[in-house]
Amino acid sequence: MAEIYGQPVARETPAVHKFGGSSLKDVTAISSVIRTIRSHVRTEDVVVVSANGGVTDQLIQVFNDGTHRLPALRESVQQLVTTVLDQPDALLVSLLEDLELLSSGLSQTTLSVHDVLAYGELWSAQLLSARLHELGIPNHWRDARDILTVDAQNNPVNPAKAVQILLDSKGEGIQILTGFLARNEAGQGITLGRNGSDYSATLVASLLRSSAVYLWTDVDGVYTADPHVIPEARRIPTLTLGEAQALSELGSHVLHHKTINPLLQHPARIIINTCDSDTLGTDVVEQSRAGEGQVKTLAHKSQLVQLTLAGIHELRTRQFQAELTAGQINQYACHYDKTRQVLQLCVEQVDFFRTSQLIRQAGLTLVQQLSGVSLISAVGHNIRQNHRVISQLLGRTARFDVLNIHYPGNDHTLCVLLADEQAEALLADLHAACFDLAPSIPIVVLGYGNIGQQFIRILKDNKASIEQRVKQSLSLVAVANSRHYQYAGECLLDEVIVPDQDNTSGEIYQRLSDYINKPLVLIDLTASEAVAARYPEFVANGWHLISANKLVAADDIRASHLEAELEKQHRRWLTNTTVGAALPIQSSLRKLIESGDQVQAVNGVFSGSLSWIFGQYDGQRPFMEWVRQAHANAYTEPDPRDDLSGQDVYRKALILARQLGFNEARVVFTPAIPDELMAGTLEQFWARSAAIDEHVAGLWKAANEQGKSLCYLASISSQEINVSLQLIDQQHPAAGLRPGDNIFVIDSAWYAGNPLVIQGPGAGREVTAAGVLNDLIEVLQSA
Ligand SMILES: Nc1ncnc2c1ncn2[C@@H]1O[C@H](COP(=O)(O)OP(=O)(O)O)[C@@H](O)[C@H]1O
Ligand SMILES: N[C@@H](CC(=O)OP(=O)(O)O)C(=O)O
Repeated sequence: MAEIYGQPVARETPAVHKFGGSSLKDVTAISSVIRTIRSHVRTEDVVVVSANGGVTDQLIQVFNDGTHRLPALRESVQQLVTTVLDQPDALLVSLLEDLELLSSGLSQTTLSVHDVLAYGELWSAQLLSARLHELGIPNHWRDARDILTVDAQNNPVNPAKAVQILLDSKGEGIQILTGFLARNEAGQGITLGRNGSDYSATLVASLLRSSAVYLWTDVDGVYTADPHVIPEARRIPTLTLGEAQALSELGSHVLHHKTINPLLQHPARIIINTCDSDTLGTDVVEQSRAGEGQVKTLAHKSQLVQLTLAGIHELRTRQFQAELTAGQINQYACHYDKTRQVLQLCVEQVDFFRTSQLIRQAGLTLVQQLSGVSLISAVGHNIRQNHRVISQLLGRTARFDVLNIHYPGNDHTLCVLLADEQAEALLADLHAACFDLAPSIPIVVLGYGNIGQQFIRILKDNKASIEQRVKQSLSLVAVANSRHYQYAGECLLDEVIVPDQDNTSGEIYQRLSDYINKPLVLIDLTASEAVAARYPEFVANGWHLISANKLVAADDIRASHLEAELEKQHRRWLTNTTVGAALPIQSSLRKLIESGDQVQAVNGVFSGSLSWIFGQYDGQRPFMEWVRQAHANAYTEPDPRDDLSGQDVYRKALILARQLGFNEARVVFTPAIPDELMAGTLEQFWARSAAIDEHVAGLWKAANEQGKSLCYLASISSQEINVSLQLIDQQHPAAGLRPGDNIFVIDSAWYAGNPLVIQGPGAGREVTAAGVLNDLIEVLQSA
């Protein structure tokens, strides 16, 4: 059993779910919250609630303007209670008592602003709790001021006690906790700053060492900008903790100012979503390589006041900022100029009055105040290290009257300060520059094995940079293997990919019938004849093809028919990974031919597995032990005879010969191991190991006596395609090859006597997937 502050907890710790004011604003929203609680919240979890939408604002008006504002507040809360509850009477009675207390407390000025605002969360928690009871869902609500005490920096005081209280109530159903509320060290009730319930949620999560915090709100995730301001904004599937923290520090509503801080020590996933969503929302993860150096989102904060304080020492600066934090006053774009002893910072207009009081109390000199200021910020992992992105962003600001460019102390943010009136125009302009990409033509991946999964991982991890490169947003609509498929009209790269729809009768093709006569890129990462047989149909549908599957590319008749149809349809067929994985063989040959060179011959080692086996074999350890090792390490096909037969090399040789127009060449093809030694079942083949060892040892001995070594070579010229095991001397370019590598030696008119050599790993899922990506980029750029 794990422990937190000496308290035993189950290994799977409670999750925290926070429902914001917007999710609790009316009866419809509350019904969605209840559905979400039923589907996502476990009994041991904690639910943190904000005040029902709009109630905190009304309470602020009551506090500022006086009790004549109370009837309107009573009216709206009563109406909510009566529409939500089947039996509202008990709650209505206690609501009226609270309003009485509020009224008399305000008249006698015995209530602080915190005491007044607290009613919002207290009513909201009681309302949700009562409704859940009506529906038979065990729960109990609690006032967070009885649990959470924080210091002036909002850090928890006596966390062990808080945990004890939280864990002691386990077993009494779901705990519903008022967000936004806590107590200070003097025991007074306080509120945690506007929108502070996000912070309550992460604070509780860090105390309970939760592994997940769900922030349920009115948007299904963090978008590339506030979607209510920029309608074109798109949801971002993942943010790193660093990006989320940078965003929250900018005062974005979607992640409150202090939200991330508690999780820096005890990281937990944060999932931002809306109730009843059919997307996965945004997942804040500790780390991710996705989109490194690219702008992920733009934050926008308006109605700020920029303050300039002069003659202030560095230490005094820190004290003053701590005083602002203790007063729940958020600060933005803070900059201290040591040499001039000037502090510049922005606060929200609503906090200006209290800030100027603190400035006066501290005896500081305010030399300038500028109101109506907006802060527009670009956020993305390490964008500040990407000079191209930074200069692009700065370039876009040239048309605007920028007050300041601000570089916060993290590498993930760049901020621009300018007048409120210009802010939305700059935001829209930056958004267009960073994210306005038309969707690519739909992409379909057939084959979800080793290479398919790796290919999709690369697409996911590098989505932002690929999109910037092709100037389109990637639109992967379907993934399938022979048994299952997954399809989405939207891009699957933003979702978890789990093909689970039945595809045993090729249902995916039915699904894709909507795309007939529309452009689409179909990527065949199978080795399947069933897929190859459909190539003519794919092309007739007007689709581009990318094949790692060699079956059609190596068959001159099928390939020629296909090419004729491709030409008619103006579609592309790229097969670069059928030979040498990501090594640029076919593209180099194409470029040589296109630029007028005459390629006379291509020789070399075209098989990674045979290169590895013959490269390791030294005449000492039996040959079949190397075969077994290669097989165990997945360097060979599941049946190693598919490699040893030389079929794979032969197909690659045919593909290159076709490309070079060597159609009349005679063919000499000898398997690496004679057919008779490989006949029968796989077991019979393994059982014949001794005979195979003896055969290869004999060849090796003969080679060794001549100072040569064994190498399974392919040579292609206009006269002959030769694929066979050969003896090569030490001068041969393949002699020093690293086991596993491929080598392609290209003789041409321009490279006569000093051939062009392309060498490197020619197999493996990483390089093959990277090669497929190259093909995809080429198709997308030309489509
Ligand atoms: N980048 C962004 N992505 C999504 N929403 C954003 C973004 N920036 C600002 N917002 C705003 O945040 C709002 C959600 O925050 P808020 O209203 O405080 O919700 P809650 O009441 O649930 O706490 C959204 O309605 C949206 O207008
Ligand atoms: N009710 C408080 C606290 C809060 O977090 O609200 P919300 O989750 O609706 O942003 C406010 O309005 O400031």
